[in-house]
Amino acid sequence: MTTSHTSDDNSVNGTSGGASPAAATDEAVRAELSRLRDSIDNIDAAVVHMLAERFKCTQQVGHLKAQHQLPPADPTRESRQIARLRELAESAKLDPAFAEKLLNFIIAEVIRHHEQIAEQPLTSDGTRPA
Ligand SMILES: C=C(O[C@@H]1C=C(C(=O)O)C=C[C@H]1O)C(=O)O
Repeated sequence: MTTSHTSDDNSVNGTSGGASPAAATDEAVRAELSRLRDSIDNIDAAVVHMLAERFKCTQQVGHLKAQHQLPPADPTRESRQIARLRELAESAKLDPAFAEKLLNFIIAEVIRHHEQIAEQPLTSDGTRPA
């Protein structure tokens, strides 16, 4: 869809006096955009909080693995997670390829953390620094 604003149409920058139908439309568009962006900001905040919680769990897994000499990555577990996430994405009408890429991106970061944890020397009580 295209909108045709002529060069003397000042409705977008709010200098038309506010009474014209175009100004009313612009105001409605601005309000809708603002409402949607508020929701996007809330969702982004939720994503950040969920990711932070996930990384808290994976850090604990990293310490457990290092303590018991288990490898940082577990490709069998990853395959199951990817299959599950792809199914969830399909039912949620989210592109499964995107869901897979996102999970792989997150897992790669987790594995990097696990490698770092395993490289840290043990402290006197047999643990590694957080
Ligand atoms: C967290 C783990 O370590 C790695 C990271 C995973 C993840 O982020 O979900 C999954 C498998 C492992 O490659 C685990 O083994 O559970």
